[in-house]
Amino acid sequence: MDASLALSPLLLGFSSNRRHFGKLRALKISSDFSKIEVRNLSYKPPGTQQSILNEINLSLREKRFGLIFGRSGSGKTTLLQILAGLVQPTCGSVSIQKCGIDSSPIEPPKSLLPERVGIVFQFPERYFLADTVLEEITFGWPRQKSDSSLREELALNLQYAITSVGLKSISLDEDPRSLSGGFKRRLALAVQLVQMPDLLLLDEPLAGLDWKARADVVNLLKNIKKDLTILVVSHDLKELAPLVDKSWEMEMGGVLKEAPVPL
Ligand SMILES: Nc1ncnc2c1ncn2[C@@H]1O[C@H](COP(=O)(O)OP(=O)(O)OP(=O)(O)O)[C@@H](O)[C@H]1O
Repeated sequence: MDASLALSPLLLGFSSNRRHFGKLRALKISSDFSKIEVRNLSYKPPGTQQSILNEINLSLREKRFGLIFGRSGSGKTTLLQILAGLVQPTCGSVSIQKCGIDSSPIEPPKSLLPERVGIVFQFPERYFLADTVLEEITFGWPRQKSDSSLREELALNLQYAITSVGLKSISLDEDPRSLSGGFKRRLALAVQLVQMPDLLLLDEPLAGLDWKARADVVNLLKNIKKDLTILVVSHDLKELAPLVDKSWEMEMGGVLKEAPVPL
């Protein structure tokens, strides 16, 4: 089935227990911009003595590509989980701030809502749930009658998501598990793109892929970056470096410092 044919059944509804969706935004052209701001964020898991993250501060402008690198166990994935709203920080804030053309704030910062953040975990294909590509993309869509306008917006974004990740050449009836490694990653990205999140988080997006699929994913991230704000955690610095607008090193002990990508 092709994406345009898929639109009408989508409006009828699908099962909706994966996650909730907030109101979607259309792509906009404006001199105003938003930035994601993380302020003094710390995290100490319940029942432990030591903080994993310590006084993290970062700021990333809309439609920019941020990269966090650092040694294993330094706290990078934990930070992504907090930004996605999956883990509550011990203290600190994550907000979205609207700015004018001179970069000064034009309204008070708002909390970044978890439903406006997309996250693609490491090896996302391990979490595929549906039997077809189309069902995988639409799995968590709301199905209540009252959600019809939201569903309509999601359906309108579907074509964009499928085209952006280069899934147009495959059938939407295909079993996700039968796809190649690179196409599985594309599908995982499409699931998030369809929501047009304010922030897209990617944990090791190139891990486990062969050289061709890695190059393909880098190219499609370059494309997606034109529309979305992306924050990536990765050890694959050389391949991602050309996309990076801002980078930070997570030091052991969960201390984040802005730093150039070491090549
Ligand atoms: N809930 C928890 N309770 C106790 N320790 C935790 C908890 N969650 C994570 N940790 C520990 O915090 C540290 C940071 O883990 P995290 O997975 O965020 O690191 P990372 O930088 O992403 O590592 P990698 O690059 O290997 O993925 C690790 O030592 C981990 O064992």
